Amino acid sequence: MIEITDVHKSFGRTHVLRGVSLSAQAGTVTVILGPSGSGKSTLLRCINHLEKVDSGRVRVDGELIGYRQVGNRLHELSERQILRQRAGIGFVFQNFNLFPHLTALENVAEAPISAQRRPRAQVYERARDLLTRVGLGDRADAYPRQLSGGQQQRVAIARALALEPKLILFDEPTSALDPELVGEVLDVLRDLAASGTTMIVVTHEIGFAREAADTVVFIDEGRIVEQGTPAEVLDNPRHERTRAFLSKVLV
Ligand SMILES: Nc1ncnc2c1ncn2[C@@H]1O[C@H](COP(=O)(O)OP(=O)(O)OP(=O)(O)O)[C@@H](O)[C@H]1O
Repeated sequence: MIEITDVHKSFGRTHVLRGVSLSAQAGTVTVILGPSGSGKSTLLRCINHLEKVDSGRVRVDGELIGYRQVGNRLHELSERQILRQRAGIGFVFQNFNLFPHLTALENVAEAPISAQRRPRAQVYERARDLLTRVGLGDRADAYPRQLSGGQQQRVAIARALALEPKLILFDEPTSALDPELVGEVLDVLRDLAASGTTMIVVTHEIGFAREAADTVVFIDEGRIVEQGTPAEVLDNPRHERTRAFLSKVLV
C-alpha cells in the first residue's frame, strides 16, 4: 500500500530526511517514534506532497505521489492532480486545523462537497454517521470554539475519514491535548486500527504503539534507526539510540 524509497529532503542546508525507505501493507498501523526535530513531520508531509522530496519516491496504492514518471524523468503533476491524490490520503494535524466558522458537521462535509461535488444530502448523512462514529453525534451543530480539544480532534478525524482515504496520516494527534482528553482520541484511533484503516501515526504515546501498531519505526536525525514489531522495538531495542529515546519517554 505504501512504499517510500530512499527519500531525501533538505531545507536550505538542513538535511532533514537522509534516505528514508519504509513500506506498509494495507490495513496496518505504523507508529513512528523519534526525538523532536528528527524529521517525523517532514516524512508525513512528503507522503502527501505537502513537501516535495528532493530525491526518492513515494508510492501509495501503486501510484507515484506528486510526479509522473516518463522514462527516467519525473514530471511534477499539476496542482489539480496533486489535490486529487491528496484527497486519497487523510491528514490529521496536531492542532486540529478545523474551520472556525463552520460547525462540526460542516467541517466534516466541506471537502466532499467542494472537492468531490457529491450531493449535499448524501454528504451530510454520511458526515453525521462519521460524527457518531467518533462519539460526537450530539455535537454536530457545535462550532469548534464550543468543543474541547479532544472533541475538536475527533471532528478532525471524522473530516479525514469523509473522503474515504486509502491511508490516514496522524501527526502527533494527542500532543496538543490536555492529558485527560488524550484517551478519548486514542480510543478513536484504536477503533480505526481495529477496523482495518491503513494508518501512519507519529506519536509519543508508547502505550498506544504497543497495543495498536503492527510496526514501530524509530527515526533519528532523518534516518530510520530500527523498525519491527512493538515487542521488538519497544521491549528489545537493538540500538543504543532507541534505548536512550525510550528511557526518556517511558516514565
Ligand atoms: N519548512 C521548513 N523550513 C525549514 N526548516 C524546516 C521546515 N520544516 C521542518 N524544518 C526543520 O526540519 C527539521 C525536522 O523537523 P520535523 O518537524 O520534521 O521534525 P519532527 O521529528 O516532526 O519534530 P517534532 O517532534 O518536534 O515535531 C527541524 O530541524 C525543523 O526545524
